[in-house]
Amino acid sequence: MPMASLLLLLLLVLLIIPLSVLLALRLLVRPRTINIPIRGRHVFISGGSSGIGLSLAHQAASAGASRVTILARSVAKLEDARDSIRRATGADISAFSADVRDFDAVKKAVDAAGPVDVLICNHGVFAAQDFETQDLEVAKFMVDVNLMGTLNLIKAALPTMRRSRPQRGPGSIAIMSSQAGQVGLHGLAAYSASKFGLRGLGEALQQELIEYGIHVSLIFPPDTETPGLVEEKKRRPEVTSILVGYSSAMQADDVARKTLNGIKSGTFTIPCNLDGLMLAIATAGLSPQRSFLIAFVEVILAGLMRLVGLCYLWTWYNLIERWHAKQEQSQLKWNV
Ligand SMILES: NC(=O)C1=CN([C@@H]2O[C@H](COP(=O)(O)OP(=O)(O)OC[C@H]3O[C@@H](n4cnc5c(N)ncnc54)[C@H](OP(=O)(O)O)[C@@H]3O)[C@@H](O)[C@H]2O)C=CC1
Ligand SMILES: CCCCCCCCCCCCCCCC(=O)[C@@H](N)CO
Repeated sequence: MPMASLLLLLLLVLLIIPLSVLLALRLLVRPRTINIPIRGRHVFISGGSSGIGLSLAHQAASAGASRVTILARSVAKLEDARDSIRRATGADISAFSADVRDFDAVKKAVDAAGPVDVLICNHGVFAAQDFETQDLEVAKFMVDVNLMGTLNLIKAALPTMRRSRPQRGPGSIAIMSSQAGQVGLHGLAAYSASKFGLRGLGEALQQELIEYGIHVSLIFPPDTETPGLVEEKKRRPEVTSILVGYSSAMQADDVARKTLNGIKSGTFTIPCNLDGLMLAIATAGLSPQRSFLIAFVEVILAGLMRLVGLCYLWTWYNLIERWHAKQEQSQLKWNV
């Protein structure tokens, strides 16, 4: 066969295979794409008095949400947040003080706030320390707030969210995870446990709620400049900061923007930076993917991302080995 025909055949094969995969994915991806507006909707944000949650409340108000409700424990922080949002956007928001670990208090606040269209379970606490040293009460606190608190909030809001559909249009339950909810790192054991659980919750909930027009999103930020991070960094082990530093840190406003854009398109996995996109492809698993184009990228890059992940692990375990050796050396010097 002449070279020209061989090249043509090769070109056809190289074109036909990807195109046929693309077409198959166009038909295959479930659930289908959806548009969830923020304008004219009731957006309920837990942890909305600080950091990422406060940015979310500002942006939801600026986007024309008919109601923005924030929930947190500290009344003073809630009042400051409400004033800052009113000054910036003119929007009057509702604020409720409740601890997400207390289902009855959360239920009372959610019922008082009225039917929710977009629920953003953003609250969270984090303390980095190697698990053996970490006080078990601190570990339990993170699981109680980050995981159980999210179950409480969704349990409280879900009945009214479901009953008020479809007349109120598509609903969204967005859960603030972390890149530490996609990969476990030295010093983040209990925190990762509290965030990994949110993925199983989200995947199962999406299957249970799709028929009611309620769409689930999980957001996976890297280190984000917030008051919570300032506090965490005061005591975070050096090795944890080095590992976490492999994903570029972000501003709260940028994470909030990524979050709201992902919610509006019903995206299940919302990565926040390029490292997060690679992490999302490497950990895609059986999470829903509504975009056939992103599904195509996931299919094509799955193997490569696993290789990149193995390179990260090679680097991290060498780093951890060197870090322990350095610790032992400085301990020896100290003892001498
Ligand atoms: N900052 C970061 O580096 C990253 C953060 N995340 C996640 O983003 C979310 C927000 O974090 P960030 O903005 O940094 O945190 P902040 O500490 O700045 O804000 C946390 C918010 O949650 C509220 N909150 C904490 N505990 C409870 C509780 N028991 N009941 C009700 N509300 C509570 C706080 O209010 P109050 O204390 O008054 O209750 C506050 O409004 C968390 O889920 C966190 O895990 C994910 C990746 C990176
Ligand atoms: C396959 C390729 C992978 C590429 C990227 C891998 C980078 C992973 C870094 C993980 C960073 C974890 C940030 C946690 C932030 C957080 O939640 C804390 N502030 C709370 O302690």
